[in-house]
Amino acid sequence: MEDILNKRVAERGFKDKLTVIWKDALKAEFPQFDLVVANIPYGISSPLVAKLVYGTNHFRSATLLLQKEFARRLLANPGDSEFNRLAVNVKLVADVEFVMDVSRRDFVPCPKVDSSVVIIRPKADIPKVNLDECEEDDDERESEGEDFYSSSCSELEASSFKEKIIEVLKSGGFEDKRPSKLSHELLLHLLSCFNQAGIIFHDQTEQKNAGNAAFAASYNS
Ligand SMILES: C[S@@+](CC[C@H](N)C(=O)[O-])C[C@H]1O[C@@H](n2cnc3c(N)ncnc32)[C@H](O)[C@@H]1O
Repeated sequence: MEDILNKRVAERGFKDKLTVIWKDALKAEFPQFDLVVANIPYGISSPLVAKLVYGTNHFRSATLLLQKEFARRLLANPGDSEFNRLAVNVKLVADVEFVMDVSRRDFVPCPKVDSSVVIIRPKADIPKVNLDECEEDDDERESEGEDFYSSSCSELEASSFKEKIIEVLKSGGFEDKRPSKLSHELLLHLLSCFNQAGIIFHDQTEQKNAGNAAFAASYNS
């Protein structure tokens, strides 16, 4: 791949303009960049998109070929069956535009899944929230959540935290609302209600590693 790329660029007289960085895209520190055009491995879609949109680079756009189902989740709106935390977190800081579907039959050899091209453009105005509270990999949290919750707090602490959560939901008028149907504005309002009640959704991993008593969120009573 690298050889072919170098050859093509050299043939067109742009050899001096290309630098190939041969590193794990999830671990490498990206240099300053303006545009991303990538056919990424679908297995790292979630952490890579999170790295792009929550990273420090102020890029213009990322045109990505993604697994079709993943692209649908990024494009989903409140109330859609695909709408989930990933869509909320990405759309909070970026606009996602659908470009086209690409059939699995367009590849040789034919993969098991269909694909879609989307363009992700970071928003100029980011809501004034602590973004650490939004940035978290879906799969990581889903797989860790249960163990973490049960291993790091007593039943009494868990029950008092649950009561606090219910109190915040009731006072904000969110008791009967389903998260998957909430707009960004309402989700941000809910986040600010939690924050005002002293519930901050961050540092989960650090607290876990430090062995502190903590919940899915930290709560200062
Ligand atoms: C879907 S293929 C695309 C290949 C090529 N860009 C193209 O369009 O034909 C994804 C490529 O990413 C590479 N890859 C897998 N995991 C990676 C990672 N963590 N960081 C960077 N590249 C990775 C794979 O080896 C594979 O070559």
